[in-house]
Amino acid sequence: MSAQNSVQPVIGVIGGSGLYEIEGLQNKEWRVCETPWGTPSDALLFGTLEGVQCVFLPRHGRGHPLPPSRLNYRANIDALKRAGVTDILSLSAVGSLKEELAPGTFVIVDQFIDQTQGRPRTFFEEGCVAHVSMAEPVSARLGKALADAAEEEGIKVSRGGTYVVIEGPQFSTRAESELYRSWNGAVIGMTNMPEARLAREAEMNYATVAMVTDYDCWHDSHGDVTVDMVVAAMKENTRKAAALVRRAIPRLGKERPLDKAERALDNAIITPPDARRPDMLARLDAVAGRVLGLADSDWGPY
Ligand SMILES: CSC[C@H]1O[C@H](OP(=O)(O)O)[C@H](O)[C@@H]1O
Ligand SMILES: Nc1ncnc2[nH]cnc12
Repeated sequence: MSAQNSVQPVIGVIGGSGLYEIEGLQNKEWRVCETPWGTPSDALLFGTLEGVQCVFLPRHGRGHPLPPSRLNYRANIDALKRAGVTDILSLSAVGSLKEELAPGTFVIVDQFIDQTQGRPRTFFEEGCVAHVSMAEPVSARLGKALADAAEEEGIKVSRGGTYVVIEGPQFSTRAESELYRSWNGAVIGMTNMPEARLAREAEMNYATVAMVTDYDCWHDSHGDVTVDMVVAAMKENTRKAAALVRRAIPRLGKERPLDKAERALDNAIITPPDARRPDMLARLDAVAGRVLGLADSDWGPY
């Protein structure tokens, strides 16, 4: 494999509700970082797992001080990119929109319906406009590795399913929950968009393990979702997620050919070079350094 067409993966893990640290990491070090887009949710935890470089970020910060609408998704993704991450494993608590997806099931999501409002959702603003494909928002390779690892751990897993992303922080009304069910949504949560969009713009592979904690509010014989319900379910889900991640990461850490998502910006930027704003290009140094010819600049691991 030539150096240009292959990559030595660095695995990023974004931990959601109930997941504020990753177990089993060696050579651990929390490092505070800043980005041109602001401050990420927390410091990044660097470490290795069976020799594979990993970077962990607690999505809501340790102690869960940050609500879904106030997360700086751009800073989070930029920080992971700057840290050298190639593949993002997103771990999320979700409600179930289908009878067969009972609490405790892990859904390896393959599509999203984005119902969020007003969250900054792109790195490419005035001065450098880009349009990337979101047709396949999730890496099939990562998804398969996660699903295989889950099955080997004896976790009930569903391969594929659509995650409906609501703005929150309130849970849905019953009418909304029924609407999302009629759209064939599998699970519901508040965080994976614009996270997945931004990962694509930053040319990183992305996959989600959606851990079912409740039946939202549509099910006749299950109570309407509460935080207590989610926290109680996440106690057990956290143990299973840690085992899954420990099994999947060593397999994902081997040198491999570049994926399509890692070339997402080829042919995506429509603003010609002479019309691009220098201040915008400066902010894009990590995210788009490869296509902007900035890859040799001084950005890199913290
Ligand atoms: C505490 S329940 C609602 C909260 O949990 C999920 O977050 P995450 O995806 O980070 O696990 C959901 O999206 C809400 O943000
Ligand atoms: N029912 C639900 N709706 C939105 N986010 C959730 N996170 C966990 N359960 C959820």
